[in-house]
Amino acid sequence: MSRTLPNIIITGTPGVGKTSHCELLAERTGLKHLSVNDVVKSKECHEGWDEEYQSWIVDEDKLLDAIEDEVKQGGCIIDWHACDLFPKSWIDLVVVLRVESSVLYDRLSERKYPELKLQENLDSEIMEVLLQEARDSYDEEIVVELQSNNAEQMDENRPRHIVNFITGNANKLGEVKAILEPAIQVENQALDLLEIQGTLQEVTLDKCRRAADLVQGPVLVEDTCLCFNALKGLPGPYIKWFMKDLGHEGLNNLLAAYEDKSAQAVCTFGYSAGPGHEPILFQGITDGKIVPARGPPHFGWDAIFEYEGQTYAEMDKTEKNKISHRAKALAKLQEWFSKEMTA
Ligand SMILES: O=c1nc[nH]c2c1ncn2[C@H]1C[C@H](O)[C@@H](COP(=O)(O)OP(=O)(O)OP(=O)(O)O)O1
Ligand SMILES: [Mg+2]
Repeated sequence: MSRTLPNIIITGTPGVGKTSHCELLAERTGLKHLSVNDVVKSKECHEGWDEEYQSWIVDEDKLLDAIEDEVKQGGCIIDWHACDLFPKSWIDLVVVLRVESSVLYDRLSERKYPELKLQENLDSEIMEVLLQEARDSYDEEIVVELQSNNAEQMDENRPRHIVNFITGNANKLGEVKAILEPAIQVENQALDLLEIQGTLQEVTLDKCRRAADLVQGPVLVEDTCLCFNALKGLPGPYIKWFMKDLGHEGLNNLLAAYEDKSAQAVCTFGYSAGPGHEPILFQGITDGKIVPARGPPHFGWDAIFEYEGQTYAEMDKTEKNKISHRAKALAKLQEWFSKEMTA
């Protein structure tokens, strides 16, 4: 039987944080946490209780029989302080958690480990016994060593998406990072992408395909439009050139003959999994109106786009990032990514 979901072993000396990592990973990925400890107890895969070590003497054959069907279906996160007993063909990734000995000493003392057991586990961690066992039993490409001394390191180890946001606009990049991180890590390549003429969708679709071909990998791109309702949506995707040539005042003058100053800020993100993968679009729209410039002129047309009494430029960054066209589009993107993660 071939599995469609991976099996992952989270291993390491007792006290390194296997169970916390497994629970976090299970929650974030939808894979199931298979606690070998629980199986040993509930299915009696042991030859009794060792008084000196205060632990079950595991019958490995019984244990493998007990979990075989479940593991062969895939999607298991195996939580156990040994890894060499599982057949190579069952396993796709082996994570060995590591801690410094002083941290391990404190954790095991707190668990009231008997002195002998505590000392043996400390030695085992110092001698990298589990890491060696993992490297001896599995191909080196699937063995990963992660540090697990504190909450920050645990957080570093969490599963997450990374996107490569292709943009030459530092302000955009700043906003995208502020909104997506730390849930999604944002990398950046500043490439100058040719932009075609067309509808908002067409511009982003083409930009996204082009970017994926250029970097030969997964990419995120974005195109921003500013659409004046009185002008039936213009300048739209051509706002950049209007901004450059006319400036804030010129853009206001465009609407001088019209009563209707309303405008839509439209942000369209395109994500492609790589060359040949059709981009997926995420669009966000914020309604506002065009006003004479107020606030710092640092980012494009922020100073002339008013939303509920304030221009984007007058708002705190965090405030803009709650209601902006970009934030709305990114909320859709995040929802899609979190579904992907658990699919
Ligand atoms: O939230 C915004 N607030 C104010 N102005 C903004 C905003 N977002 C984009 N803008 C400006 C930048 C550019 O003048 C035009 C969009 O053109 P657009 O092609 O999407 O941006 P770009 O060429 O600077 O960067 P990219 O390398 O991602 O194509 O509107
Ligand atoms: Mg551009």
